[in-house]
Amino acid sequence: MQPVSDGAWPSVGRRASQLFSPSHPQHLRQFSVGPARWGSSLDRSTPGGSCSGPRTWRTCTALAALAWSLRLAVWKARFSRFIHGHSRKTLQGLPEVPDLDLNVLPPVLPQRRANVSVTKKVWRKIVYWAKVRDQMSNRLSYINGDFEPLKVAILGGGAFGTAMATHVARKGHRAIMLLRDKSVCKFMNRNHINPKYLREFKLPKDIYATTSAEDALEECDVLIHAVPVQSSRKVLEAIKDLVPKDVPVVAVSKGIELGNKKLMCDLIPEALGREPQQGGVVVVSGPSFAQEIMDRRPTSVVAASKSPEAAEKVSRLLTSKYFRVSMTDDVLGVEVAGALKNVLAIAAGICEGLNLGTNAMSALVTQGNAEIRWLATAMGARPETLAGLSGMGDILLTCFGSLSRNRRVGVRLGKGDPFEDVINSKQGVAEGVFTARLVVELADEYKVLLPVLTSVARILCREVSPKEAVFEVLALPPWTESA
Ligand SMILES: NC(=O)c1ccc[n+]([C@@H]2O[C@H](COP(=O)([O-])OP(=O)(O)OC[C@H]3O[C@@H](n4cnc5c(N)ncnc54)[C@H](O)[C@@H]3O)[C@@H](O)[C@H]2O)c1
Ligand SMILES: O=P(O)(O)OC[C@H](O)CO
Repeated sequence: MQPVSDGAWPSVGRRASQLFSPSHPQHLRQFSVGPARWGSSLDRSTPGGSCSGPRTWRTCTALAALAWSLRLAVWKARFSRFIHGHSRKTLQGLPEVPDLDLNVLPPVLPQRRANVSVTKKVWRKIVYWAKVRDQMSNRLSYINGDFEPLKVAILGGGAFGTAMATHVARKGHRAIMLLRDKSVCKFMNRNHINPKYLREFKLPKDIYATTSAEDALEECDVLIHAVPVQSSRKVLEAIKDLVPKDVPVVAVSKGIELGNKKLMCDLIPEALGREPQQGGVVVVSGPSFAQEIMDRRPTSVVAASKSPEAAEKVSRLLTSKYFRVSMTDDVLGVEVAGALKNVLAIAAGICEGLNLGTNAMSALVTQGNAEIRWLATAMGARPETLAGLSGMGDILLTCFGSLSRNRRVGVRLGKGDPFEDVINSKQGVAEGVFTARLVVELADEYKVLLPVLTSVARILCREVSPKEAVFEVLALPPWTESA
């Protein structure tokens, strides 16, 4: 190996080989910048400040390397302290994020520290976003009971009216249920149980039931309308002079009025004699079985209104630890989705009753979902609304959830129960039975082809049996996925 000559800068390769060549320590001291600088500390341990001889050189190199690694370790620790301190400062005041139990992750995931820190980091971002969002909207204050109690009147003493009354009363508001039957009111006020619906649940003592519209509506802050769609106009017209003009009306009924094909957002202002634009209607929809609300199971809905103030008021009223309320202004999309999913739930029930299997059920719900989207968007709904809680969310709930009354109607039809018995069943309203007829008219009006939803209407009109309808739909040519 050639020694490096004084004054000439060696190539990296050569210099490296010389660095580790014990036979040329002098050359190394001359050319390598590193050891000369490390010398300050090394010199103290080497008498005379120089390393001479191959063994001494090896010791020098080892000590120098040790010193470097110590220095690197210190820098690494400082850097890590800086990063952690910084992120702690950014997330100051946030609740501590619990460590994830890696054992619950799929075994294919390597249990490496790097993964843990990424999950922690990403979750912290979510927590940070949530905190900023909560502060902006002041949401936590109305979850934690920091609000003025409101007087909330509820129309309709069925399953959903009872669930809504219970929910707002649990939050600390005054809930007044306006019912038709004096004996039911008496029973409810005395025993805190609705004798007709959801009898297994004890109601909060703050719920008061009355047949007096004056008592219920006088100075109420919010009116919740939970009467089946086909009875809604009559009920609202009867009380229109008693409903304060600026009070938001929460519509939870899901359907379309027979005859003039009105949605609740149009029907309510008309029946109350309000201007359509200042109707103050907030449509609350989404996957929400009354029974599960009573059970305090987590529920997410969407509040749709053209009035942001009304939507905000209703969102504050209903939001709780286990009840989430999103907001949108696509009232039409939310209403059409909520009404049409009831028809699809009947189809899903028929599929179940005929025992067609999970393959068929999944294909049916997929097709029905597309048909709802086609019609709703043709009517002016936004596609993203159909993918949201009032669309896909409620379709999943009612097509697969055994608590759905629309689905139960379908199951019984599929099983071959006598038609009249099924339709006249007193097990709560199945809005889809009425909406099915209107869907066909709407499909005709908006020029969309809806094979599954039309078949439900044909079964309900007794044009075909459930089995015939299934084979008719299966015989249709396949439709393109992109449509
Ligand atoms: N039950 C649920 O899980 C649920 C969930 C979300 C939305 N909804 C919707 O809420 C609406 C009501 O459903 P529900 O489950 O409470 O129905 P329900 O069958 O349990 O009760 C209907 C109530 O309306 C009352 N009613 C009917 N006609 C009336 C009239 N002419 N005057 C006064 N009251 C009348 C009945 O007495 C009964 O109290 C429906 O449109 C439904 O789609 C229900
Ligand atoms: O019982 P159903 O079929 O009326 O469905 C109830 C609600 O619409 C669920 O969100």
